[in-house]
Amino acid sequence: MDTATENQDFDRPTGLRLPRKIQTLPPPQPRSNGLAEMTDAATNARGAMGPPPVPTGSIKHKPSGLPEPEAKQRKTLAERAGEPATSKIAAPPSSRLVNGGVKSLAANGTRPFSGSASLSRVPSSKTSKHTTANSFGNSVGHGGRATSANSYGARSKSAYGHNRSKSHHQAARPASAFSQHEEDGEPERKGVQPLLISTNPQGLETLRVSKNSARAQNNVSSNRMFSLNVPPKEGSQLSARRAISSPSLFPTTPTPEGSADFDADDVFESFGALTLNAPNAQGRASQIRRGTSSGKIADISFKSKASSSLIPRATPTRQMAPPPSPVPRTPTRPSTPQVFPPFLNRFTNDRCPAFDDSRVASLEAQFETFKEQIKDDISQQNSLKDTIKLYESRNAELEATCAQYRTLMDEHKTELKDLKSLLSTTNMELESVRRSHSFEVDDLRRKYRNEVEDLEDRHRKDSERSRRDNEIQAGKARNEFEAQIERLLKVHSEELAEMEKRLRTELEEERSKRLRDTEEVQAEFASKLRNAGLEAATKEREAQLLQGDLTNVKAELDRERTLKTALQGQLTQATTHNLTLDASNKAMKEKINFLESDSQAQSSAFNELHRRMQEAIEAAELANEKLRQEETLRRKLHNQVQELKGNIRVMCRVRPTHESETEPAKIGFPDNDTDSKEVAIQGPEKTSAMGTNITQTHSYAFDRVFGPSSQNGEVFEEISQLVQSALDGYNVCIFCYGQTGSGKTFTMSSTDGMIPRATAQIYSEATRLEEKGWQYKMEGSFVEVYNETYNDLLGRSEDLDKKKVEVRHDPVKKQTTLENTVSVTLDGPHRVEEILERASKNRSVAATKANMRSSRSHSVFILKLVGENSITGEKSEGTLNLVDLAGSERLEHSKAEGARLKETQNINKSLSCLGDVINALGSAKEGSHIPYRNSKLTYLLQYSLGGNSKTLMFVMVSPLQAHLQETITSLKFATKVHNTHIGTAKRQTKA
Ligand SMILES: Nc1ncnc2c1ncn2[C@@H]1O[C@H](COP(=O)(O)OP(=O)(O)OP(=O)(O)O)[C@@H](O)[C@H]1O
Repeated sequence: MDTATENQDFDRPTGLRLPRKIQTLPPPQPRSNGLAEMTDAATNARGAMGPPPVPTGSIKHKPSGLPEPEAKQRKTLAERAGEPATSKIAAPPSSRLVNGGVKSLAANGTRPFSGSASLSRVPSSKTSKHTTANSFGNSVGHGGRATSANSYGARSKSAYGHNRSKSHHQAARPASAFSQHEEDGEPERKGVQPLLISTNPQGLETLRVSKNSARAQNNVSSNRMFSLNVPPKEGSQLSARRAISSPSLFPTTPTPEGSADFDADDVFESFGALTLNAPNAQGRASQIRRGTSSGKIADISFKSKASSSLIPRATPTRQMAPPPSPVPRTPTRPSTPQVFPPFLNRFTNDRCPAFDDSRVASLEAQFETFKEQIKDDISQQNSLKDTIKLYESRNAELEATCAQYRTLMDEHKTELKDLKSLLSTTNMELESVRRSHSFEVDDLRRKYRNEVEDLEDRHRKDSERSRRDNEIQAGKARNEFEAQIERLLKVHSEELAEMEKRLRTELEEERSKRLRDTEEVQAEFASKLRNAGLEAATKEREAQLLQGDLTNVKAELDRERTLKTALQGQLTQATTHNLTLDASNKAMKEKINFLESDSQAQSSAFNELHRRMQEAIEAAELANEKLRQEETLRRKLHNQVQELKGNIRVMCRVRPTHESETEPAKIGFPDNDTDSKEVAIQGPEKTSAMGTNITQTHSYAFDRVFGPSSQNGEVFEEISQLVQSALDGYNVCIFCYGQTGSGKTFTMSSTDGMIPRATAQIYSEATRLEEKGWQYKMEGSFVEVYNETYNDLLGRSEDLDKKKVEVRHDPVKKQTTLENTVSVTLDGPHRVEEILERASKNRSVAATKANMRSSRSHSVFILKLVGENSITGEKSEGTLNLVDLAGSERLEHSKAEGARLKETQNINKSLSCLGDVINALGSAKEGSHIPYRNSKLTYLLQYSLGGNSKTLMFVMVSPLQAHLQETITSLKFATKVHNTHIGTAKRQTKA
């Protein structure tokens, strides 16, 4: 097959100027459509699979005008890499390039080029120089390469469509090169003769084939060399088909090296149908090994693979070309036309590459898969089409239905229009009917109104007539009635005048009678006042006498106290002495023990010491006895003092006004600067007999008067001696008397009141007396007298009005005992707080009109003090009664009713009984009757009032003007008590 036949399958662009030789060939046949499609399909398939495995490369021609220094440098590098300066793969003389003659190639693995392959022509006389070009054909020249590129660059560009003149191209090319091509019978191609050997972008190796060696075979004298960059691995199995790639990978213009008398066609001449055969290369092994890393000789051959693929491939005839004859190549070219691989297409000068069968196979397989997929897709498409058809038919049906509905809707619209017009007509008719009706109604109304007016006129006239008749009749009756009333009034006024006259007379009589009475009372009062004055003077004298006595007693007491102190000092001394003696006794005993054994003197000394000790003990006993006597004496004297003070004492306390209380009474304290004993109260305004307003100031004297600023501590100081008397074995009774709200409970039971303070004092005194041999047992009980019944305030609150408390008296022992009551042993002062708390809970408190917090019962705190002196054998039994009396206000004032009235009556009764008892005690002779039994309170306190006891009454005074009358009453009562002289108290002792 000649060249023209080879190229007939490929189109060329019209107007493209072909190389000289090709122009002579018959024009190429247009490519059939089927083939074009197939080619495209194959290209696409390859594109889809990614870059082909065949490495890409480019042939680079060393420019001849390389500067000398660079050429030298390259030479040095090549030598270092183990290459001869002119590395050649020389074909053996027997090897023929022409007609598929075997040409051995040795892979050179010393210089991998990344991403490119180059085919260089190195002048044998010069050092090899590599020029790199990228795979897209942009030539990157080094140094002087640019100068020589002028000759071949024009070719390169024309390969990509630039119109370059042949003359320019030819002018750039050395004439020898053209002549050589012509000699070889190669078809001359226009533009660049790109010669590309595809390589793997990575790890390239340079295969160099000496043009000279190839030429030598054909007796062509040439010192040029091809340089092929291929991957090391691929290089070892290099085959010719790898050295040719697709057109897109033919970007580099082959640049001539050396004399530039060589072009790409020369390479094709040498390699195009080249089959490298290992056996044939054996003879040149030594030469090849020099330029390769592996030393293997690649078998470069074009192999055809029968395939159903439509991808163009090398023509079998060419691939199956007979091996070249071993006849050495003569310098003259053979007459037989040389077989070249066909061009890839008409746009390129690239030869059709030999195809990789395995790749083709894989492509085929993929193609098959692809076909299968397409088949599947087609079947799917068909089914989808069916579905679409189905939907289309359904759509048509729906559209038909829609059209039906539209028609129906149009009909309905028409009907609706008709109905609307009918409705408007009916409405108009209705409106006209309504109007005619309203006219009729108006007529009827007018008619009715006229009738009503007529009727009203008629009625008015009738009523006018009847009213006039009535008025005439009423006038007559009224006149009669008035006359009758006048008569009656006359009679009544007469009666009234008579009655007034009579009453006036009576009133006059009454007034004169009252005046007489008043005068009498005033006279009596004046005489009483005189008597009282006299009495007061007597009392004062008595008091002065008593004061003198008291001073004497006090002096005596002071003396006794001094004596007592001295005795106590002696006692202490004696005790110390005693202790010293004890110590010395011990020492002596030891000494005796020591001395007893052998010394009579020691014995006598011991006796002496013993005697002295006995004496000391006796002295101590004496001192103790004296102390006890002193204590007894103290008690006696203390009692005498109390007796001198009076067995019944009265003290007055005026409470302060609260912030809410605005109208205070006029209360004065004349002797406030000394021991306050007097209180003066301005009485209410009175009209005298002469008709003038007078106010009297009432003065009251008591054992002690406490003003509003006084504190509970101050008050207690005055009564502490009485508490001591209770501890000494006397019955003591302390009352708080006064109207509701005057401060009784505050004085008696508040946290620092008399009860807690008395208990605390008793407890501490009892503790103190313990060292003098006294042991005290203290028992407290708290009872209430309410409505003349006893209640236990320390019992359970639910038993308050149910449990009957009995009071028993022992007339022999003069002792009172309570039954069914809880008594608490006072083993510490803290216990009294519990007692008070429990009692206040249980105590009946109810509101009255006089005071919302009025206490309506008498509460009695009874503290029994039983003492025993273990040394003297003395025993004492005293009782301290602390009594918070119920409010003393008068019945009229409290405005009590019902149950409250009964309570108040009972309270008043018991208080008046108390007054009676005190009065009887003061006035009666010994043994006469004392009305204790008249009330529950006096019965309970029987042995605490009277001769055997000491009594203290606090009269509590409210500072308010509103309570003035009550205050005066209370003070009068207290004065009465204060004036009572009760017989000498007797101590309850048991010898
Ligand atoms: N000396 C005082 N100092 C301060 N406040 C006092 C004094 N005396 C009484 N009060 C207060 O006056 C008010 C009435 O006192 P209290 O309840 O003691 O009167 P009362 O005579 O005991 O009344 P009742 O008979 O109703 O028990 C209380 O709020 C009390 O705190």
